[in-house]
Amino acid sequence: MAVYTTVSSEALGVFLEDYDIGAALSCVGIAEGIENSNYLLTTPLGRYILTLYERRVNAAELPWFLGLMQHLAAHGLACPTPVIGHDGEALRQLEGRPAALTTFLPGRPVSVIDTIACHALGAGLARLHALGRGYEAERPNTLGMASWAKLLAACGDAGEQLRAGLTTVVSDEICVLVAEWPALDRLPRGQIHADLFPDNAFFQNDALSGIIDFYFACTDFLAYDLAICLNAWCCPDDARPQQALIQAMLDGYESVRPLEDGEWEALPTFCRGAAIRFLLTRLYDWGHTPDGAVVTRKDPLAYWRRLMAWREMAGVLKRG
Ligand SMILES: Nc1ncnc2c1ncn2[C@@H]1O[C@H](COP(=O)(O)OP(=O)(O)O)[C@@H](O)[C@H]1O
Ligand SMILES: N[C@@H](CCOP(=O)(O)O)C(=O)O
Repeated sequence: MAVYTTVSSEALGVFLEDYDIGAALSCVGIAEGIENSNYLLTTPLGRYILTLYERRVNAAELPWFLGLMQHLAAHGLACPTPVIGHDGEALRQLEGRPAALTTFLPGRPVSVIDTIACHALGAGLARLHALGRGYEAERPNTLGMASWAKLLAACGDAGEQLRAGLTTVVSDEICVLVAEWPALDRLPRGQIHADLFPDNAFFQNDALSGIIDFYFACTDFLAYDLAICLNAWCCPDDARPQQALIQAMLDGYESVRPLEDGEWEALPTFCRGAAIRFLLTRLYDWGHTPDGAVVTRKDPLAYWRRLMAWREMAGVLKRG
């Protein structure tokens, strides 16, 4: 559960005076999530998500994230829409933190990841990439390849405590990836979600009904976003990457936006890179989660196993 900041009913009452949605009937901390404090707020007008921004989110970048959600929603993507207050702003302060209200999306994450879900997710990701094209402002990927060596150093000996030799292997792999990573102008770039894990995709009746949690979104290679999803959806934590799930996601993606030759060539590199990126943030969190935070830490070694698997299984990423 992620609730880092408690919201008093007095502070919430004052906060809601800036909107036209009525007073709170209830405001309940949400069990899922890891980065921010989220509450399900119910007022006479309906349900909303109240988010207090906590950890890796840089407050100065919040207008970019909220603007992206607004743009995608306005162009037909089912994603949270920021609620605008009387002053025309979506972003304000609550309990000393930056905070915003967004619309509530119906649906639930899938309980079993199958080829239907992977195909739908692939197609949804490609749609997001296509719709993001009209949002011009760029946000560099602050957790991109250039950040990984520093992040590994910041993890200290957390890696060694989990698995002897991990730090050296990861450090060597980062050097290989830096050498292999495509130049910026070689492949299609645009707005990417960058954290489209199964918990951030809602489904209803086997169809993708919504995408949430845009707070790692940034401007980067589109195929790298696909690699993040291949890691998160097609590789069970306790098993090797699943060919059928991978194929379904790639087919779904290409049903909306066919990949270029260069993107196919880069995909094995991007899959190893995506494994490193989530291994590193999980490792960092392993040693740096604040005392008293109500949050479930995620297993860094699940991404170590993906990294090892991609090193052996690049062949499953070839064009079918
Ligand atoms: N717009 C939304 N509609 C419905 N539920 C939401 C919405 N946004 C967040 N949630 C709920 O809150 C949980 C945590 O949100 P998330 O954005 O993933 O948090 P974090 O940024 O902390 O990881 C989600 O798993 C979901 O249950
Ligand atoms: N998806 C990341 C952690 C970020 O958590 P989320 O709740 O914002 O998706 C991971 O699994 O490491």
